[in-house]
Amino acid sequence: MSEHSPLDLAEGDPFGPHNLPYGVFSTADEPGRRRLGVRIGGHVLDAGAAAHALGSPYATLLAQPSLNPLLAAGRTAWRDVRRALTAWVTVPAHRADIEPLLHPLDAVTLHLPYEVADYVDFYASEHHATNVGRIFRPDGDALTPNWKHLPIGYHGRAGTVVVSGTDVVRPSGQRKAPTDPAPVFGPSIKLDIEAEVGFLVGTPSELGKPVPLADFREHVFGLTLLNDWSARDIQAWEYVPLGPFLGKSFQTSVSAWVTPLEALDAARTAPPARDFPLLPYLDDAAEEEQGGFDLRISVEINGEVVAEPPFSSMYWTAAQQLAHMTVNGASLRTGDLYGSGTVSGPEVDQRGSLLELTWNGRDALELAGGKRTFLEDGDEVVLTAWAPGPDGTRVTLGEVRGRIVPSA
Ligand SMILES: O=C(O)/C=C/C(=O)CC(=O)CC(=O)O
Ligand SMILES: [Ca+2]
Ligand SMILES: [Mg+2]
Repeated sequence: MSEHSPLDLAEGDPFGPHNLPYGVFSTADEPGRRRLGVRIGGHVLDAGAAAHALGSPYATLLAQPSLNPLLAAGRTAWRDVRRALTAWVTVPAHRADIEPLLHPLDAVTLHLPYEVADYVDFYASEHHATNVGRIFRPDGDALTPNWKHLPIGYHGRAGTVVVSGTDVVRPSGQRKAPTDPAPVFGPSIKLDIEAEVGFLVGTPSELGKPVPLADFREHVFGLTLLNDWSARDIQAWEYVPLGPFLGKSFQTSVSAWVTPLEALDAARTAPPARDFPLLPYLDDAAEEEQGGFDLRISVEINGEVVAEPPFSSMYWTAAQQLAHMTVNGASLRTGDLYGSGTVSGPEVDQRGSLLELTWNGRDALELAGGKRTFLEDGDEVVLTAWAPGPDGTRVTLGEVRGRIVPSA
């Protein structure tokens, strides 16, 4: 009998067989060979090699340098592959085949696991939208008249979505405070975070055919933590009247791990009660009963927790966002990624951006490393999250990490 196996996990390991997020890794001896992996405990299983060793019909789908072929394969394949993976890491008879294909996490490099097609970002937290409205538009109503009738969003820049661990170069741009006589150019002095959850589309849809609410699980493969880095000074000057542009397009960081929707069945929850009736394409009883996710996010700056935003407080659900995004006939592509919008809860320490936590720089945070209003060069931000899993377990999402480096 072998001594301690990496498959013998501690009771309650949040990366147990109930979780099994997907990623793409390479090893030091073959840095150019990217492989699909599945996280189990503190290890990554080489999914393609495991499928090959066990004669799985999914060997070709899994022996890939990216998650995209599996994303495109559709929901039946997603379910079958997950079942197979669960068996491979739990059935004792497979251990001899599987154990040599496990790589310790600290011995691999993780890559962006999918090719991002289109990137959209929503604005679904009532608390965030209310706070931002008060800060940016103090003379108007905090929420715009459309806010509770449709999930507001904008198209972002797919090519600048990067994997966790990638440094963030402080962006430069135009800014003009209301009191400045003219705009100035330079490195942003209000660099911020936005704690979000990203939803990853697998199955494409046809141009001209809206995706109904009930088809969410046919199209969305899984979710991932996302940090929508935002330069508030650039944003405040440029956004009228077309919305976010260069203040947000310089970089968006996502976790190296994609958690399949099936791992989060026990975390489904009802979104907040509706203040207005929804139009039929956004209204569905099942959605109102369990369209949300009970994900508890944590935001750390330089190792200190500065906020714990609750995803369960989001007004719009991911299925409503998908239905809205396609109701005009716009089609989905494999690899489309959409952000939930900044997650902020009702309490001050539940706000998912420094803009809100410091009220646009008015109230500095007192951190161990000194006061902070916005991010300074060298600061490192880490988003983590967990959700209730089956039978009292926890499902932890892969972290998203980024360090600010000086302007180029
Ligand atoms: O209200 C505005 O003018 C701007 C809002 C944002 O910065 C938010 C955004 O990116 C969407 C979100 O993350 O909720
Ligand atoms: Ca955002
Ligand atoms: Mg961004």
